[in-house]
Amino acid sequence: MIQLEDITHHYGVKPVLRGVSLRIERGELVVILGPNGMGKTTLLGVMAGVLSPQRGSVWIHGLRRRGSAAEELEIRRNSVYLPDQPWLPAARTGREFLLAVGRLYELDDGRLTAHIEQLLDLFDLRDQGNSPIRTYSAGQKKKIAICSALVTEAPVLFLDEPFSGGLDPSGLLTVKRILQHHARRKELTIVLTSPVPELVEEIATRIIVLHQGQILAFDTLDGLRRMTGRRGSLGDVLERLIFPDTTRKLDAYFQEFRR
Ligand SMILES: Nc1ncnc2c1ncn2[C@@H]1O[C@H](COP(=O)(O)OP(=O)(O)OP(=O)(O)O)[C@@H](O)[C@H]1O
Repeated sequence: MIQLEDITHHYGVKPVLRGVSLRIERGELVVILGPNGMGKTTLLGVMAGVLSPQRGSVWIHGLRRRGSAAEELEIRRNSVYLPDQPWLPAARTGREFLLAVGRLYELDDGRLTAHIEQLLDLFDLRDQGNSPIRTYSAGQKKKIAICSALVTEAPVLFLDEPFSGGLDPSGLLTVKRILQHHARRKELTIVLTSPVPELVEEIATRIIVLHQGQILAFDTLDGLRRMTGRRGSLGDVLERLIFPDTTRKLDAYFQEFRR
């Protein structure tokens, strides 16, 4: 279980999260949605322990983030954080990188090597696997980064925009299916961010909608439909919740610049 209590985070004097409390159960796949700049990455970073909030506390499976050195180490052993654009070792090959990450998580070498081959195959990186990462395309870099999170077998995943960064349709589908598989079997607890509802509505067990530093809603898609009175896609529901002005602004634009 992941629990946030009264989290407030500022950059300088600018408040980004204001008194956020929430609870994510084991085995959930929760998506943080919201417009650009609303604090999705910040909220994920606080959960993942890469940002220290000015107020409040974060608990992961009963351990308090930064509660003590031992608690923090235990949390780190059992979770992985993948930033949107992670640092990658440019001079190392994909295989070397995945092996190094897996060893950090103290996985058995035989199991690790077999898993690496499966992941490289799934993401069409088998041929590329022995080349230095600096030779990879943007989409291939995104894929190897996602493989590096999956190879850890950590029970808690924090993924910032795993569907961005030029993934091709096969890559998008692979990431979706892998995450969905884990969510269905309730093996992993996954929290991810995305600005694009269409990509995540199929896989999210619950959705956090952030707006102006606070949680506007945290529910299943059906729950959000009930809340807004809309029956359509997550995109329709979100339009009602956080983009009510978009249609009006578009109408005004077309009215003004009609040809
Ligand atoms: N290091 C920083 N210093 C100052 N302000 C920051 C910093 N990082 C983020 N911000 C500000 O905090 C707010 C929230 O940023 P954040 O990256 O969490 O939003 P987001 O919802 O993930 O956005 P996007 O969808 O564009 O990735 C933004 O207004 C941003 O300008």
